[in-house]
Amino acid sequence: MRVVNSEQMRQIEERAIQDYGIPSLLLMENAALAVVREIRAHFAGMGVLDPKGHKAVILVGKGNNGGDGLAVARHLVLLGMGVTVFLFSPPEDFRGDAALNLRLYQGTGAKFFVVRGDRQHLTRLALNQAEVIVDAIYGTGFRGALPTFIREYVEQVNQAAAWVISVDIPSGVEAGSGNVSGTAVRAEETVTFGLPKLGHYLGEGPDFRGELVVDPISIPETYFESEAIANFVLTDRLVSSFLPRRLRQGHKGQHGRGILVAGSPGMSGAAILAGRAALRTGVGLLQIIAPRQISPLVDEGVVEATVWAGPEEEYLGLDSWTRIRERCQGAQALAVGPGLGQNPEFLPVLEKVLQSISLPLVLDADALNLVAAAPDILAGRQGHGSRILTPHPGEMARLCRLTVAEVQANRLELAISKAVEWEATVVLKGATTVVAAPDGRAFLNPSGNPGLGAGGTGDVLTGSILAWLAQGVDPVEAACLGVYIHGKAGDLLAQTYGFSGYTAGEVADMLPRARRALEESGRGGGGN
Ligand SMILES: NC(=O)C1=CN([C@@H]2O[C@H](COP(=O)(O)OP(=O)(O)OC[C@H]3O[C@@H](n4cnc5c(N)ncnc54)[C@H](O)[C@@H]3O)[C@@H](O)[C@H]2O)[C@@H](O)CC1
Ligand SMILES: [K+]
Repeated sequence: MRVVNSEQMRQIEERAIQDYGIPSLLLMENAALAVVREIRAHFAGMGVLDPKGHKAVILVGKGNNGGDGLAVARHLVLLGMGVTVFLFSPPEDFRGDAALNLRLYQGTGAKFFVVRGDRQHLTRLALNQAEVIVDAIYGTGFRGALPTFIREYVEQVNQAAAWVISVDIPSGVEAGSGNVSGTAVRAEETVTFGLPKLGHYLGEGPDFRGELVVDPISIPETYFESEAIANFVLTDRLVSSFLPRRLRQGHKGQHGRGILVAGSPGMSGAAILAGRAALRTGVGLLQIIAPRQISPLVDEGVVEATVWAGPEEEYLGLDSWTRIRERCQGAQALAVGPGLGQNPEFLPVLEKVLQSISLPLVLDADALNLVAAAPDILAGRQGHGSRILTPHPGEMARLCRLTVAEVQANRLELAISKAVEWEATVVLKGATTVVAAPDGRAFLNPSGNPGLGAGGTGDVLTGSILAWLAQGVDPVEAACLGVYIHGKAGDLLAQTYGFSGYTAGEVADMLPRARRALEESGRGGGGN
């Protein structure tokens, strides 16, 4: 599914209004009805089929987000609920569809209160009595920080016991970036319209939005398919379309041969985890090249793989080039980096790999740290295969000569610009991993949880991407498959363990189940 900023969403709405001829007031009504449906579903989930008499507070700003809120308020009044509306601007400031919805709301005979800084005790009482709070203060038109008196109010909302539902985006979250200055409404659920916004996935947005529901508000799907929108969010439907088909009579030679160059003393585990993940992702044959000292350990740790002891004792260096080149003959993909250590003598080998091996290549961990010392080697273009770089923010910072804070403040744009510059797929890891393609597209990954923030999970990801490449998947799609299924495996583990305490090895072992769930969801047409 595509994901947009405020301006892109506004253009889609404008086209729907102009070309399709749907009146903006109808879009607002549909938006409100989607929110009402979710509120009813929430009550139904608690066994309340008729919400009559139950209490709701609606927080209304003067823009169109507030207009949506007023339409919600009207419908809740018509359902017989006890509705209290707070306006954050005086009624005369409302314009257009929002002003019309204010009149329609007033037409029900229900009342509103204008919030001012000095009457907080009244609003606090209502907030404490509410079962549902509808947040329609700001939507996609919001930038910067909440005004002080609204911020104080929002802090009370966040302390109230009520179930909070945000209209389009939690007030205080910027739709284009997910930035939150100070605070924002913390919602249990957000109903967004048309397409999801970047701020639902980036920055602090995911911490505030709760569950995200996307409603098309009756805009036809073709309006969402604009080629000009190059950012996507990974969904079951999209990612399952990237899965390679397996022939019933397929044999190991047809399921790809992957080469993994990894490990050093004290870090044999990185090679083992990446190897295990490659096997759990279905690679037909796996060969691991590791330094001599640890190769018996790796051999034992990944019994299904063939392990080739590198010529060097502890850290792979210059002499390993011949072995790598040899092994790459007849292989379909190569991954270099997990637990490799940073022997400067390996840098010329990396350079040769980049210049003269034409297999799809994953560079991770210490391979990236070595490249960071000489980023120019990424520029050499002759005869290379497609490349995937999988930096975490620290590695990205070193590669780009930035601070980690600078990387984190600008994850999406940075990943895209570097993917274009390096002509490589960049997988910038973190909460909401970004997969950026050399053609400028980007894919945001919503799967996964904080439990994945533990040693070894990056090695698992590298092994998994290697295996998808070896099975012939296009590099950008291989990166998306790797990232999405890796996150899903973490989510399956979180069902048992919560958000900590499961290990990278368990993530690797959970990969097939996560993939199978994806296949089933893809077949059922579920997800979107
Ligand atoms: N355009 C359309 O056709 C539709 C829009 N819809 C709703 O309209 C919303 C967008 O409406 P608007 O563009 O009116 O924007 P908002 O309703 O988000 O409000 C923007 C208002 O807040 C002000 N503002 C922005 N940042 C501020 C800050 N830091 N401090 C104080 N004031 C600030 C702006 O100057 C503007 O007056 C969407 O989020 C959605 O809820 C829906 O009704 C569906 C249809
Ligand atoms: K909102």
